[in-house]
Amino acid sequence: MPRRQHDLTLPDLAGRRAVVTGASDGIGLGIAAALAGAGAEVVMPVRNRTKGDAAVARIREQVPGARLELRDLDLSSLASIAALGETLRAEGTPIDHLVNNAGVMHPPERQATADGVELQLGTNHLGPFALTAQLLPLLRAAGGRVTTQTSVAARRASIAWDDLGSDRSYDAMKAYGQSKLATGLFGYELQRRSQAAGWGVTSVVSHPGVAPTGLLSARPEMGRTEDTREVRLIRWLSARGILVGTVDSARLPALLAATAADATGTELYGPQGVGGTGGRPGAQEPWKPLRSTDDAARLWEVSQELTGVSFG
Ligand SMILES: NC(=O)c1ccc[n+]([C@@H]2O[C@H](COP(=O)([O-])OP(=O)(O)OC[C@H]3O[C@@H](n4cnc5c(N)ncnc54)[C@H](O)[C@@H]3O)[C@@H](O)[C@H]2O)c1
Repeated sequence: MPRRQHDLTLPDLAGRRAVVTGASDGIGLGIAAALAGAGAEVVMPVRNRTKGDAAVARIREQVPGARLELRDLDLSSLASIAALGETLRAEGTPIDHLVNNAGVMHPPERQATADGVELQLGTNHLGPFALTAQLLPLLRAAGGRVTTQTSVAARRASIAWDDLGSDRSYDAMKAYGQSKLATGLFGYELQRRSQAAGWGVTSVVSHPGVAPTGLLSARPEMGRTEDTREVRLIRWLSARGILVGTVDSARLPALLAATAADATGTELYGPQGVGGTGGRPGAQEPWKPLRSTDDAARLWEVSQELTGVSFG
């Protein structure tokens, strides 16, 4: 049976400025291309300029004349995040959309960020947390929207308050689930704090379902010499239109979250098929672990301590 194609018509984004992390690959590349196609100027902060240049060329093939800007960013380094924040604040252009999309998954052995934090917690949660704080004045100036990508892995995850950084014991899957739960909790807490303080910024949470990106592929820097069994299975299912999405469809929930006029910041955008792993994008009630306001408030304080940033 041919796969059912899902698509989205975005509003006209001419005159808007968007920042999309992880835009050199996978889902983020698709998000950046779609926002540029709708007329937005897209800032693409990347770790690797060669990959960034290739991504820009790919987007310009689809969107001739796309307004794209490469910047340097390593989300596993607070110094790199601060440097990007300082540069963009000095330039002063308001930011309408920040899409916190970049992420890493399952280094088989525990790895740490430049700041000594477990890599997945650091890159997937503390990095976007610090980046959002750095860009808050520009987001406030635009009345902008922050979209943060969580994962189906957050659905059954919990926060290990007594071993947040997996210092005592490391389980790659648990640490990933925790990091994606943390970033989702951050997205909802940001919405509550913005509303309470009158920042005028909307924070919306999305998840892409499951799609065969490079997240689980061979990556020497992640200690993986070959594609994992999971990514081979996801590729197989995706090619046959079974259960999971495609790299193309997986970008749609974040795009909907970033642009829907009726988004309130309390819902979870994701694919609405069986198990939430594929299907048409839409909004639903957040999974239970994402609804804990106690965990979200506690994590906010811990994240401020660990990153040294303040939302002012
Ligand atoms: N693919 C899936 O099935 C799936 C499922 C659930 C959630 N997600 C989430 O979707 C998001 C996008 O992932 P993807 O599937 O496109 O994976 P991907 O590996 O194709 O892309 C991840 C991107 O993040 C960037 N990145 C990683 N570490 C970084 C760092 N330290 N600094 C800056 N950029 C960094 C990478 O360079 C890459 O561009 C991630 O947050 C991931 O957790 C993906």
